[in-house]
Amino acid sequence: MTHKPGIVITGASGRMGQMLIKTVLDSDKATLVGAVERGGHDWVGRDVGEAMGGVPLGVTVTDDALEAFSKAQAVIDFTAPEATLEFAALAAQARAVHVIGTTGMTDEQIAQLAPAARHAVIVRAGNMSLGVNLLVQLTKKVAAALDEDFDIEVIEAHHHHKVDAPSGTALMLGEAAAEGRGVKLADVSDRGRDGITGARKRGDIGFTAIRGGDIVGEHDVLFAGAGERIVLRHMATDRALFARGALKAALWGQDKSPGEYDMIDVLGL
Ligand SMILES: NC(=O)c1ccc[n+]([C@@H]2O[C@H](COP(=O)([O-])OP(=O)(O)OC[C@H]3O[C@@H](n4cnc5c(N)ncnc54)[C@H](O)[C@@H]3O)[C@@H](O)[C@H]2O)c1
Ligand SMILES: O=C(O)C1=N[C@H](C(=O)O)CCC1
Repeated sequence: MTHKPGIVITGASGRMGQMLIKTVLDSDKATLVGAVERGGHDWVGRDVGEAMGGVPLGVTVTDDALEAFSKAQAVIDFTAPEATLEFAALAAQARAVHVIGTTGMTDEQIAQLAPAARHAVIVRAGNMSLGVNLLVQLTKKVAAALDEDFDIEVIEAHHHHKVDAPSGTALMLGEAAAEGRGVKLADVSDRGRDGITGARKRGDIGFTAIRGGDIVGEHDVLFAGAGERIVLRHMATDRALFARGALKAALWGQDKSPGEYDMIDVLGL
């Protein structure tokens, strides 16, 4: 029998945490060996299966991340920026693959992952789905083919609990559009228009964030020209999509050298 990598899920009680636990349990390629929550959370000390309203799974939710990671081959982490930075150092110490789905990290926080990536594999992406990563590649191609006569706008919509904007996916799409155009996103990014903004600046890449209800995640990249518009669209209707991608990344990372990777690497796009 081949060895199944042991997986720890951080943020176990979260929307993605619970989806990731179900995805690992449903997989015949990996085993759930740990579940981590923040100190003081009422799931800590409980069996994770029972806490999720099901049967006991023999895995107790812990706030001791290093202890949990030391038994694992991979950590799948969809939590919050500060927590993810802490987990990166601990996953590196345990030599476990660290799959990061957390969004809303600043450029400075992303740079702080580098020391951990010298010791362990880190796969980080603002969106783990095949469809969005294909859309990233398409966006790059379309942006490279069109000149600044086409205004680029990224429009995203998510559920009302989401705390960061623009979404990680919108930023991936914006980066891809900027790369296609041969410019730096930071130089052309236009976020949060309000009031007398003045006319749109040629070459800018605009972002709009919609928040409402239970929208899982929707992204449009609009190329608006004179007399015509092109819209590239992805619509996620089920969070399982992201969890499946994250598990794929955790398995893919098992035989890779330490370093920072993304889903384009995992999916070979
Ligand atoms: N990359 C992707 O494909 C993708 C997909 C969906 C969501 N996300 C991102 O994943 C993150 C989580 O999303 P969510 O909807 O599950 O949020 P959520 O609020 O439902 O869950 C976050 C969980 O993290 C836990 N947490 C926070 N700090 C912690 C700590 N120090 N230790 C342990 N646990 C801690 C919280 O208690 C909570 O259970 C967000 O950044 C979101 O944008 C990414
Ligand atoms: O629910 C969320 O939060 C999501 N976050 C990611 C993002 O910021 O793009 C991916 C889609 C869902």
